[in-house]
Parts: sequence; structure tokens; C-alpha cells
Amino acid sequence: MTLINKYNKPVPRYTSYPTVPYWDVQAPVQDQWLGSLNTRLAETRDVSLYIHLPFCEELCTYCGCNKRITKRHEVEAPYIDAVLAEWAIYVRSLHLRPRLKELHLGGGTPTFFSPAELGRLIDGILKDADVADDHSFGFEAHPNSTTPEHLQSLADRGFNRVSIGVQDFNPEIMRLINRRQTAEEVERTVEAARKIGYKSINFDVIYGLPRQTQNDIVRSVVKIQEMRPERIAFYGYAHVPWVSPGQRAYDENDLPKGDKKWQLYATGRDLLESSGYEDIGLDHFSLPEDDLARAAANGRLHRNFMGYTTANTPVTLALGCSSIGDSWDTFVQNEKKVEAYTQAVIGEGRLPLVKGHKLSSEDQIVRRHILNLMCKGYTEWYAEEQRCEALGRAVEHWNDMAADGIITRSPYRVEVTAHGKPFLRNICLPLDDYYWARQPSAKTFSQSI
Ligand SMILES: C=Cc1c2[nH]c(c1C)Cc1[nH]c(c(CCC(=O)O)c1C)Cc1[nH]c(c(C)c1CCC(=O)O)Cc1[nH]c(c(C)c1C=C)C2
Ligand SMILES: C[C@H]1O[C@@H](n2cnc3c(N)ncnc32)[C@H](O)[C@@H]1O
Ligand code: MET
Ligand code: SF4
Repeated sequence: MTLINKYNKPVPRYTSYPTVPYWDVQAPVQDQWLGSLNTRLAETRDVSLYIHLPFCEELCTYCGCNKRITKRHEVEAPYIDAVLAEWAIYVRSLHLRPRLKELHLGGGTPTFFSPAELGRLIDGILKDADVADDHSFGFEAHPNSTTPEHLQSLADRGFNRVSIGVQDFNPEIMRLINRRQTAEEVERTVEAARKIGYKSINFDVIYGLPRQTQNDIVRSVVKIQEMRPERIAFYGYAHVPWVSPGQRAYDENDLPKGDKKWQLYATGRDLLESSGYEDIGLDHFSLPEDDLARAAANGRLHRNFMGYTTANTPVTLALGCSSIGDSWDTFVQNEKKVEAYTQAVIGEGRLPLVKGHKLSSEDQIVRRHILNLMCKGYTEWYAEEQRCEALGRAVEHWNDMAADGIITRSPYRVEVTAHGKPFLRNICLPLDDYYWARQPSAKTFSQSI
């Protein structure tokens, strides 16, 4: 059996540990969550802030994100009011004025909102926060709705990074996934961002889309070589029709699977590397002069719900529907639906928490080891405070992985090999107490490849 077949099974993406399906179902009460935030902020005022902006004009059928489809732009102002009301609850409850190291607008489609509404949102946030000198502020830009005015309005407020949803450059695939977007729109967005002074541009690119071939991947990398974005997120298409029913719109037989999907990945990775991009970890590539590659080289890379980052903040504040906050020992998630979210923050004047998890000390140790593997490519546990029960079980699985050549092992250390990089999620899995205690149903995670 090839390694690809052996390791291609449903595995979490480890944007958190424990992963969301294994959290305590109960949300911590508001005071507990705020208490935990205040404890952490007493150590450092530096925070990452994520704001979820859920609206999109049209449904891209492949999409696995939490979004709301509408063409009614009247939804903009009340939604921004709700986010600012949620922010006001935090501002009232935090003992210290937060200092923003990182700010990310995700979605949905942030550029669904007018530049003026986005400006009002950011002004409302910055009025009650300081900004770190080495801050990193970014947003997700849909090339079909991003205007120079959007880019300028956000740049005026300190934004220096933009992540462009490219996905693919083949018009036929765009049609199949119901995405109205042209290569010219991507080029225009890149040019406008550069002119305004954005210092880091990211492209989101997906392999494994319906009817996608090696030629499509080659075409994407040629375009990437022309435009030279500093970063590439090269995601494997996650097929989860039980969460995203839109994915039923195309024929499952059109999806590249197994070896075919692997070949798309391998072609993309090899071409990106030969074009000067460094493989910095799960799904992410970056030019060597970008902060992300530098942080990876210095062992300073960090990872949170927004993906890889150079901002190593223990606290993530999260505003908007479905957002996830993190105080290192506690996770919370907001209401997913816009109406319930708005009712909680405006109607009832409370935080819209629906789910959460309090991390035990064992959880926190495992979380640290998973972060080490994801961000540094190794982990070790000779010191007492780095040991936990999960390591005992993990070692057995890792011996087998060492035989497969995807890691190297010494008594207190595991290191991911170049061969093992595509299997990072699998290499973390042995540590996952929750997974081994209760194997997930088929409809929980996407396949690792
Ligand atoms: C802008 C959209 C987001 C992407 N990722 C996240 C957001 C908000 C954050 C996120 N991604 C997942 C979770 C669940 C928690 C966890 O597993 O640790 C969160 C909070 C996992 C996930 N992402 C996608 C799916 C289908 C899943 C669940 C199943 C699985 O583990 O595979 C789809 C998806 N969303 C984004 C990407 C890059 C992506 C798939 C590659 C962006
Ligand atoms: C935020 C980014 O998440 C990626 N994205 C959204 N849905 C999926 C999915 N089902 N599979 C893989 N990537 C996805 C897109 O590349 C988008 O730009
Ligand atoms: N909605 C934007 C796009 O598709 C941002 C990425 S998807 C959440 O381009
Ligand atoms: S990919 Fe982006 S634009 Fe498309 S539906 Fe998802 S969030 Fe909306």
C-alpha cells in the first residue's frame, strides 16, 4: 500500500486542540470567559482580533465557510452595529486596554461591505484599542468585489496585508463551482494593492476542485510567477457535503480523488518550490523575504484559527457570527446564524457564546506539542512539564511512522521529515486524546489528502 493510501483518512486540520467536534458542548458562562481573558491579559495586553463578516452575493458551491448569501446590501449597517455592540461588551469588561498585534477580517466576503461601512467598523474598534508597532492587519478580498476604495479605506486604518480568494484560473472550473471571477480581476486587485502599499499579498489556491487537472495547477503557478504574491495558501479541497450542501451541486465523480488528487498537490508544491516559494507548513508557502518564512526559519511561527501567523499572542478575541475566541486555556464559539447573533448582542446585550471548551492541563500540553509539530516541524518532551499520558500512546504510532520515513524519532523527540510534510495532520493525530477515546463518525472531518 502506498503512503498516500495509508494516510488518506478523515483527520482534523488542528486549527485548535481539542478540535471543535470534541469540545464540551456547554459554553462557559460569560463571566468565566471574561475572567479567563482578564487573567491572560494581565500577562500581556497583546491580542489577535478576528472579525467574521458572513455575507456573499453568490454561493460558490465548493465553499466550506460559514456564510450567508444575499444581494440585499441593507444588511450591512445592522451587522456592523451588532459587531460594534459585541466589541463594546468586551471593552466594558476587560480590565486593560487591548493592544492589537493582529487583526483579520474573514468571511464570508468582507468586500461585500462598502468601504465606508468597513471604515466605520475599524474606526469603532480602534477607538478602544492600541495598535502594536509591528502589527499585521489583513482581510480576505474577493477579486470580483474588491475596489481600490476598499483597499485604500483599510490601508488608511493600518491594514498592510490582503488575502485574495483566487482558487483557480480556469474559467471552466470557475463556472462549475459557480464563482464569477476573472484572471483580470485578480490582476487588478494585486496591482491596486501594491500601488497603495500593501506589503504582503496572499493567494488562496485550491487543489482537488471538480474536473481540475495538472494543467490547471500549472496555469495557476504560471500566474503566480507573474504576480509574485508573497504568500500562497494551497488548500486541499475539503469535501464535506453534510456541512456544506452546496457541494452536492456538482457530480462527485468529477472530483479528483486519491492518487489523482495527490498528483495535483505534488505538482503544485514542486512548481511553487522551484519558483522560489518555501513550504512553511500545512498548506502554506511563502517567499523567503516575507515575515512568515523568516518566522518559520527562526522557530517563531505560530498558528491560530486564522492559520499561520508571526503574532504569538495567547489571546484571540473574535467578533461576529461563528467566530472562535481563545484565551489559551479556554475556547468559545459564537452563534452561527446572523439573526441569533444579533438578537444576543443587541437584543439582550450579552456575548453570543454557544459553545466552548475549558482546556485541562493535559489538553494544554498536547496542544503545545501539536503546535510545535505544525509550526517548528518537531517536538520534544524531556522536561517534566512537557510530559503527558498521550505521549505514551503516541510513541507507538510514531514508531510505525518512523518506519515509513515520515518522521525521525529519538527517545524524547519527533521530527517531521521532508517526506512527512504532506502528512502533518496524520503525525499530530497520535497525540489526540479525544480522537482515540471516541473515533469520529465518517461525517466529521475531511480526508487528509
Ligand atoms: C474563512 C473561513 C475559514 C477557514 N478556516 C476557518 C475559517 C473561519 C477556521 C476553521 N476551520 C475549521 C474549523 C473547525 C475547527 C477545527 O477543526 O479545528 C475552524 C474554526 C476546520 C474546517 N475547515 C473547513 C472544513 C470543511 C472544516 C471542518 C472539517 C475538517 O477538519 O476538514 C473548510 C475550510 N475553511 C477554510 C479552509 C482553508 C478550509 C478547508 C481547507 C478557511
Ligand atoms: C478562505 C479560503 O478557504 C478556502 N476554502 C473554502 N472552502 C473550502 C473547501 N471546501 N475546501 C478547501 N478550501 C476551502 C478558500 O480558498 C477560501 O479562499
Ligand atoms: N469570500 C472571499 C472569496 O471567496 C474570501 C475568501 S472565502 C471566505 O474570495
Ligand atoms: S468562497 Fe468566499 S465568496 Fe464564495 S461562498 Fe465562500 S465565502 Fe462566499
